[in-house]
Amino acid sequence: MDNQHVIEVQQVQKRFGDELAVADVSFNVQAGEIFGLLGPNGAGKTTLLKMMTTLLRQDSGTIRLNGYDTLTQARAVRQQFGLTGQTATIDQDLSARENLIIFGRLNGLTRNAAKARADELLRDFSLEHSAQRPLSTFSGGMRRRLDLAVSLISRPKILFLDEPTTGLDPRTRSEMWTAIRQLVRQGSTVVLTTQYLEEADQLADRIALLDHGRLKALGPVAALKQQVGGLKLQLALAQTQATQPAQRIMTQLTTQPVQVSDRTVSVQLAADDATRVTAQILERLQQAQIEIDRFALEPPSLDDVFLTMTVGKN
Ligand SMILES: Nc1ncnc2c1ncn2[C@@H]1O[C@H](COP(=O)(O)OP(=O)(O)OP(=O)(O)O)[C@@H](O)[C@H]1O
Repeated sequence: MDNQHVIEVQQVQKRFGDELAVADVSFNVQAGEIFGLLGPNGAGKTTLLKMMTTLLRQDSGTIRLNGYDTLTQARAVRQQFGLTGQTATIDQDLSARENLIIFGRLNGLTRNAAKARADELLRDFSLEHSAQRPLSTFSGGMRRRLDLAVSLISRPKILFLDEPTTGLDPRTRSEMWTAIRQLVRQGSTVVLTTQYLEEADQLADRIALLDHGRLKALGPVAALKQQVGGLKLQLALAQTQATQPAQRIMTQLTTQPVQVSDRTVSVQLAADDATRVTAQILERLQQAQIEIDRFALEPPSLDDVFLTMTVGKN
């Protein structure tokens, strides 16, 4: 095994009846990175995650975690990772601390070691003030932080996070991001599935983009954006009634479709031509006395990557 690769996925395939859920997927995850698994609904993310965590067996191909094979060394593989998902299997009537202690005991810690680990985790996840409250009184965000804490009891080096922030409000989501970044600073490697492109953009060092079971793109977020290429010109107009004449002018000067949303008119421009075309557009809009409130010329977003590279289920 290459020491830098804590996870190796090689030509993995999984079929359900006639449906190829994961088709010939290969990638490596490096030590200490946050790796994002992205794709539209039904792309194969969960299936892949289940195979990586020994919950499902692939039809062909190999997956190794820290060098251990998921098919032939499943027990050893299970000792390498923690897994947290959208649904927790924790006792509602017990306190956060009691829950953590129970999970510590289940993970083979002595009573004292389990208590010490519980207190440590409660502190790390800013839950010490709620430690004695029953879980039934916890907010969604507190539950999610506790789930994450539970998955870290045995100090796994690899952590799988399956949609860790689904359903959380923006503030709690950003608290989770901070907690995840902290884990990586402490030496964990994180594999993350998410529906939120912004989350992947914020957190992931590299991304695997799946669609219909196939790997459509793999690499650092910035490189994928570059692959889509071009720059997006966005103009927020002062008046709504100006959007149609602005759209007409922009359509005459560009090759890509001009999009209108509310008072904003936008169009994708070729990178090497963007400045010249933007200057032309601004000049023509000024001649037509169309007033502009705000203006931006930006590289593609991860949304643009996602929409360009995937089709989704239809
Ligand atoms: N146990 C199963 N039996 C039959 N088909 C399945 C099974 N599990 C998944 N599939 C199919 O495999 C494909 C991939 O599903 P998977 O759940 O891995 O996608 P996903 O990317 O996780 O989607 P989502 O974002 O909706 O969770 C889908 O077409 C799904 O219907």
